[in-house]
Amino acid sequence: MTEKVLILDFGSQYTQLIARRIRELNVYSEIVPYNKVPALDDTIKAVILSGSPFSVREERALHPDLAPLIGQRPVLGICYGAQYVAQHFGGTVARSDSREYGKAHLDKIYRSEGLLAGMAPGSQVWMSHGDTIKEIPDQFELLASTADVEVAAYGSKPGAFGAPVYCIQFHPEVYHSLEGKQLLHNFVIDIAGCSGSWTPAHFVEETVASLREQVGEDRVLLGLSGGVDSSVAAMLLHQAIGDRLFCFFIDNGLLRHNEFNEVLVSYAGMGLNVTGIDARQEFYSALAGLTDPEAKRKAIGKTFIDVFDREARQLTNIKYLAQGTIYPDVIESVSVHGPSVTIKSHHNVGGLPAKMGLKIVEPLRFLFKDEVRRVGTELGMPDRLIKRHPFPGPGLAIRILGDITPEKVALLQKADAIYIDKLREAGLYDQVWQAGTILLPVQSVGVMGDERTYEQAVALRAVTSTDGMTAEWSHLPYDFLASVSSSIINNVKGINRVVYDISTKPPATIEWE
Ligand SMILES: Nc1ncnc2c1ncn2[C@@H]1O[C@H](COP(=O)(O)OP(=O)(O)OP(=O)(O)O)[C@@H](O)[C@H]1O
Ligand SMILES: O=c1[nH]c(=O)c2[nH+]cn([C@@H]3O[C@H](COP(=O)(O)O)[C@@H](O)[C@H]3O)c2[nH]1
Ligand SMILES: NC(=O)CC[C@H](N)C(=O)O
Ligand SMILES: [Mg+2]
Repeated sequence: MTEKVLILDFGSQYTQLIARRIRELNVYSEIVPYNKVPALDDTIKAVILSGSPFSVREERALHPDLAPLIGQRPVLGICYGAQYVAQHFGGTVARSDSREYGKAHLDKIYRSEGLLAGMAPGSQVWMSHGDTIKEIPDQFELLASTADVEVAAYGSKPGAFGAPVYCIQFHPEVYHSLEGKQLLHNFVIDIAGCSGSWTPAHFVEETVASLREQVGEDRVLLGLSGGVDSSVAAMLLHQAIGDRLFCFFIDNGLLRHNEFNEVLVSYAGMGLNVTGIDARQEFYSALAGLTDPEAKRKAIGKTFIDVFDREARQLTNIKYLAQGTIYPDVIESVSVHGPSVTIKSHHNVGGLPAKMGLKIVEPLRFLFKDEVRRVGTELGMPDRLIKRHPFPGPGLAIRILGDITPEKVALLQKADAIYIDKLREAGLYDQVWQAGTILLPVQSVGVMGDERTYEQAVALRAVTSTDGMTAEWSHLPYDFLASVSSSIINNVKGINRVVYDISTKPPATIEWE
């Protein structure tokens, strides 16, 4: 079994970042809500207490019992975690005179061994707190101070508990803590004794073995979207159970230009058993006349389930439905804050298992997107597939504002293909996180060859992001935009105007619907 570091989540906006940083050290880490700590087994090598929007001084603050953890495994408290440990053992935490947010330096380091090994005085760290630790408990000693915060780091005195407890006021997980990675390495590798052997190859080996065990001799069905997640999930299952994996790729008539054929060919090249299903008319009928974004999404979700269900009934003995669920989806649904409000209802084929009595298998449920991509590379999948921009399940339907017709889809496909091809040619495709073209329900006047035109407008969108939760518009070169614009207007009859979307998320979203 894989060794791991457990992260108790107290609701910090950085909790996921802690997990990612530790995984960068090739050590698997898992986030659990602060009040759902599993019993410690041999795989758990260390425990981290995250930061929190709460103050330990509030009555409604989160106060789990630390007794089962302290001394049993090395513990690292970060910010709220550090304040909570101080309070728990009888130290004092008070409101600080000024909220401290941003850069600071560890001017004094009292022990350059253990947690702070290899870090010289002056090391830049990043702070984000309103409370401060005034007195540390008796069993502990001071490890480092900044100009403003005396207790920047403290730890248990040697031998005070079985395993050591370290606490830091700053955030080692953010990039602005320049030696944060060194500190986490000290904690996870040197202090907790993790081996750092969790690599993509290791993940593949372990996951394939556990899929074999989970699925046994049964058959599995999987919906392929052409996206990274479902494709990597398919490859893992294929390695595990070979021909007992059955894949569907549905042409919903809302894919990009030529996408259905291109993707089918690349799947065949990877040895997958894929059935392509032409359901274009069914989707167009379901969408006919609908203009409301949520109504369109619901109609698409329902049609997906209907098509999937009907096709699946042609197969016998299917026991499992595989899904490309990834870690952020899982964290969201178990988070301390509870599921967040629905801005847009993301579709998936999740309604199926109940309808068909299928069990779920989710080989990627503990990976972040970039980790999924690395696993894909490890599996030998083509770069073109792995580096594809995310593309929403409802496809072009949410990039055509207003009602959907096959003619509008064809128009948008042409403009979009020009944009994406040009991004690739210019070497910009991989620098952008996601790009796409939006067909606007707007007609405007133009002049072409001395003739008046009255045609549609498209918007180009390109964003940089790490997870799609927040995004900035990409600063694509003007010359590049100019060439895309003239190419679209000259080559796509029906479009006489191109605009560029310069909105960030929030307050805008990446898609327009
Ligand atoms: N055209 C399609 N044909 C068959 N299944 C699909 C199709 N589109 C989506 N699905 C299924 O629905 C799931 C959700 O699709 P969606 O595109 O919303 O997911 P995603 O999180 O972007 O993942 P991916 O990287 O696989 O696209 C996919 O993982 C896939 O199993
Ligand atoms: O699988 C999906 N099903 C959906 O219904 C859906 N809606 C938006 N997206 C994608 O999610 C990311 C964030 O998009 P928004 O900023 O528009 O919410 C972007 O990457 C969007 O493309 C979807 N993906
Ligand atoms: N980032 C944090 O964990 C902050 C902890 C606590 N809410 C404070 O303001 O001090
Ligand atoms: Mg997708």
